[in-house]
Amino acid sequence: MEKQKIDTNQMLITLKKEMMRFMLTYKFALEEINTKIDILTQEFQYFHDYNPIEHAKSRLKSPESILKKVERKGYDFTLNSIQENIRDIAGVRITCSFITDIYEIKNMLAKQKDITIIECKDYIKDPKPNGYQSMHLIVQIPVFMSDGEEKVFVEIQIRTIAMDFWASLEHKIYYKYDKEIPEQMKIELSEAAVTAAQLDRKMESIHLEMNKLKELSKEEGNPEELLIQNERFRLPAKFLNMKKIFEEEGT
Ligand SMILES: Nc1nc2c(ncn2[C@@H]2O[C@H](COP(=O)(O)OP(=O)(O)OP(=O)(O)O)[C@@H](O)[C@H]2O)c(=O)[nH]1
Ligand SMILES: Nc1ncnc2c1ncn2[C@@H]1O[C@H](COP(=O)(O)OP(=O)(O)OP(=O)(O)O)[C@@H](O)[C@H]1O
Repeated sequence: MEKQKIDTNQMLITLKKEMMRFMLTYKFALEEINTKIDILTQEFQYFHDYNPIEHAKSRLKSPESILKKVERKGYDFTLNSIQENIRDIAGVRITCSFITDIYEIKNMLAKQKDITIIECKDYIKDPKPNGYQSMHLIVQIPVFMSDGEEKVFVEIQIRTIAMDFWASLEHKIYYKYDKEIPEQMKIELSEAAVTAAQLDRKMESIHLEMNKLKELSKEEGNPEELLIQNERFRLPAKFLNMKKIFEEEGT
């Protein structure tokens, strides 16, 4: 009887250690990816006049959420099966200003030697039926533990501020209505997604014009003067230098 109790205790200690090690690998993988994002952000801040990364948020999936997903998807309740099938235990969400930033960030990550892109879902080119847009990457990254190397999956979601705004609200509504959104609200959400996509395209075109203007100003002189003189740049000029335009127009 006493021996059986010791065996059970031993088993529980081993199980606890395995679970700890399992979750720690994801924590470390997340830290590695966060460091990479932080390096890119700082590098852009110091050496470029524009930073494509607005902000990044990471999360470790909770054990409850992992187990719910395993049950929902009908996977085996073993660590091996969870490791292979649940690929978003470590997740990062990167928010940027423009759609082109999303592809640029994806390319910058793909170029890093220790990152392997396992899967790429482009919900910007092909939005979900409800209107959801984002770029989803499942990457694999090596984590070096004292007893060897582990290849760990991390989910990276990259989206614009407008896409993030839409997704956050949709997520709240989804849970508020217990995953059964009323039909009329679904239609409105889908229309809002189209509006958000239009806003993204509009902001992108303004951004492009601004870049062209910057190039022109390098060749032709004072950027502020160019803004005011050139009709093509009237809109960005208004954003950049309202005061001057008001003065010019005598308002
Ligand atoms: N708000 C919102 N978030 C979404 C939606 N679709 C996907 N996501 C987010 O993206 C994650 C993964 O989505 P997908 O890459 O499409 O994966 P999936 O195969 O549909 O779902 P899983 O297998 O459950 O991860 C989800 O866990 C959410 O965080 C959506 O319609 N609305
Ligand atoms: N890759 C990610 N990066 C950052 N946050 C995320 C990521 N994926 C989900 N989240 C957020 O983490 C929180 C907890 O999500 P949780 O892991 O429970 O479910 P989920 O990943 O959204 O859905 P599912 O379990 O169906 O895959 C939610 O607010 C969700 O929006």
